[in-house]
Amino acid sequence: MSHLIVHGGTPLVGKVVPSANKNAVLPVLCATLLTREPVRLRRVPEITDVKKILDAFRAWGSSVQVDFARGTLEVRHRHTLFDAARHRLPEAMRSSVLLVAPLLARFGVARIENDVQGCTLGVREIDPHVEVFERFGARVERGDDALVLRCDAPLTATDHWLDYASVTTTENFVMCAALAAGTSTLTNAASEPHVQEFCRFMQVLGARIEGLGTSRLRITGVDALGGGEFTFTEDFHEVVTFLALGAITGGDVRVKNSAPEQFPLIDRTFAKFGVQVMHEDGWSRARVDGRLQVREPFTSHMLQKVEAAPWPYLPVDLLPIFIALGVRAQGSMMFWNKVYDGALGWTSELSKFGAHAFLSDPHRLVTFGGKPLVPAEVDSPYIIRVAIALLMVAASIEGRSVIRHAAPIRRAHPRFVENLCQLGARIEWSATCAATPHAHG
Ligand SMILES: CC(=O)N[C@H]1[C@@H](OP(=O)(O)OP(=O)(O)OC[C@H]2O[C@@H](n3ccc(=O)[nH]c3=O)[C@H](O)[C@@H]2O)O[C@H](CO)[C@@H](O)[C@@H]1O
Ligand SMILES: C=C(OP(=O)(O)O)C(=O)O
Repeated sequence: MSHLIVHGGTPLVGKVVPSANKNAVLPVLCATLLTREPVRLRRVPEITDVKKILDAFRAWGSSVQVDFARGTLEVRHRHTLFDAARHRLPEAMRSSVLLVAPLLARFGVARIENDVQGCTLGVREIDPHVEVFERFGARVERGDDALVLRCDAPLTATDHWLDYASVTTTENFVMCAALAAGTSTLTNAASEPHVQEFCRFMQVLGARIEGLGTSRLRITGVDALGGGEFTFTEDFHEVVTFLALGAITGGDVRVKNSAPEQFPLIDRTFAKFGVQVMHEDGWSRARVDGRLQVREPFTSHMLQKVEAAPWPYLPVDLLPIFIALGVRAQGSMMFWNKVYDGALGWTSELSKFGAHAFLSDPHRLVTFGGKPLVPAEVDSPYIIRVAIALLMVAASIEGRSVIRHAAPIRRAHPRFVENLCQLGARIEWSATCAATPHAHG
């Protein structure tokens, strides 16, 4: 069931409670390996990346009790054993690399599998990770199917300045430093909302972290981390996605959002397309006056633009969502992905809908929006938010479209299609692209 059949043209209306952020949940899951005490997590999403990590835990002898219907997980790594010659880490997901720090800290050995790429966005380096592990005392061996890292002595504190504010490298640094003897500092640390949420979880376990949310983190190692309980907050990616789906279909969607303080730049980005976002009483809502329209800049001879880069810029993972709005909004918009060199190639698929988008270089795309669009069959790359962006465009067009290979959505968004159907969408998963007699409605 990897294709999405979309009968578009229905305005989405209603309320939706987003799930937790995959990019917060996965580092938290990996960090549970740092303690032998029980950890209880709430609002754990039923997504494929989570299931892969839990399968690995079970294979290593950890106790895992998960109830996805209630969103609860109790995990305990008391009798866990990891053998680098026998055990593999999950593949085709980036967060696999987040298992390395806790495995090194606990067992003195870990692997980085050859395929830890995750979404196919271009180069996704492992060198910054390896540098961090080496700084903490690990040595690296190249194998055929993986790098093997070993540490003969306990990790020792270090100071490090990253080449760039890498999300998962920052999380690996924090996990290494949490139990390393002494005080470690990381400069040019990432500060995305999910990095902050992860650091708050580490504090619940007893980690001593200062500078949370800034680009310099100071971590003082402790002898042992304890157990604890933690409840995940709403995923800002889902908040933005549901608001944008409401706007692009001409509907009215309200989305639960406990952290509107993270949204000023996101709100201003929506406003560039003529979408007003309001936050009230823990809920967010998007309103379009008239039609989607690119707001003209005051600077002459300049295209209106959306720039995405490490936080506190607009997150790159949101760019496809705004590109979908750009295709629909009257006027021209330049999208600038300052992080990835291979994240925009998929935009040629947009022409199948009749959309006009011009890829000026690997980092910049211009949409000439507001053209009449037709339903189409399109192929999604292995990029979660691109499958969603293609679905957004399809949902805004009257008629039957197919998004082939949309399964990556399941890596991050539980009950995604069910949520959309509750808002009035007519969308269903299908194993084939053939016409179905009855679309889910
Ligand atoms: C599991 C997880 O949390 N995944 C997220 C994490 O991946 P991840 O932690 O892999 O992303 P990084 O922050 O390391 O950046 C990804 C790649 O972008 C390039 N790069 C990045 C920044 C920069 O200033 N210069 C540069 O060259 C590098 O090739 C790097 O490998 O952060 C990415 C960037 O927000 C998100 O897309 C991913 O969803
Ligand atoms: C790129 C993403 O995930 P990953 O880093 O796991 O591939 C994403 O969540 O949009």
